[in-house]
Amino acid sequence: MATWCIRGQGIQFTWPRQSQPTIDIAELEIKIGERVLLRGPSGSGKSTLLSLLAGVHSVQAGSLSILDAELSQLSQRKRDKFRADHIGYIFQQFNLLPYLSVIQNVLLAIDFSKTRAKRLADRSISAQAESERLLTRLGIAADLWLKPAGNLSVGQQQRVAAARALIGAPELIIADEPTSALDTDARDTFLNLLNEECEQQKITLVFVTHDTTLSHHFDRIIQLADINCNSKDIANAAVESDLNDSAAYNGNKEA
Ligand SMILES: Nc1ncnc2c1ncn2[C@@H]1O[C@H](COP(=O)(O)OP(=O)(O)OP(=O)(O)O)[C@@H](O)[C@H]1O
Repeated sequence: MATWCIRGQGIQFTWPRQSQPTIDIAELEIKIGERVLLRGPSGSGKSTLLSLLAGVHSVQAGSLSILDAELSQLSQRKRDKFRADHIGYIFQQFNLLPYLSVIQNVLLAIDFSKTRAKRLADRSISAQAESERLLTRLGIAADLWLKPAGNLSVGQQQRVAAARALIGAPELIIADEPTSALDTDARDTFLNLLNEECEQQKITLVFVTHDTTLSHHFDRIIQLADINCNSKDIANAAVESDLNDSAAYNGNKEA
């Protein structure tokens, strides 16, 4: 049986009009079922790396395989299908369709993937029942299920996005700052539930947050600067550019 959920070697990715790669990682290995916290300063490339892991963008050099599928060898259409079948992605901006109901948003993940629908059918669970179970577990009360998702608070929408990511037990969950709108207690509850679901279904979790109080929820912390050759330079450049902007701003104010 395969041990690795994610295996990358010599991964490089450069955004257009950048002089150096945003991502330049010699080796990245994450085991099946491992729960990993990815950390690094603003601008160091965390979201970019997640977009490569999710197959939203493709590596420009090196190899990156998820569950033994080499993503760089798949067309964009096949990467999209692979993501729908095997990856639950919780974005910073959660990407719910605001005019669809809460429950319809969760069911979308099943509508887009026969593989995820089959996983539920194999366990004789209806998609509707599983949506309701996950929403309840994540603290979204039944009186909200038929409301348009856009009517919910940001913190509630983040939890709906988590239910959508989890339904049909994809092998990998990728989460980019999914708790930013939750208070400290709600973050811990959210992480406990996410971890329980991941453990029961043997889901691998790669999670980005700036919140240092959440570290104990994870098996391993990866500091992006430790593995990404350019992280430090990029983050420093971002800070310097902020300082220059603010110096220019103060200069203008004083002029
Ligand atoms: N869509 C894009 N087009 C061009 N360059 C981009 C794009 N997205 C990110 N970058 C570049 O990549 C660098 C890393 O950005 P990224 O969003 O991956 O960092 P991050 O570590 O996730 O930051 P944060 O913690 O602030 O979300 C940025 O400094 C930016 O220059």
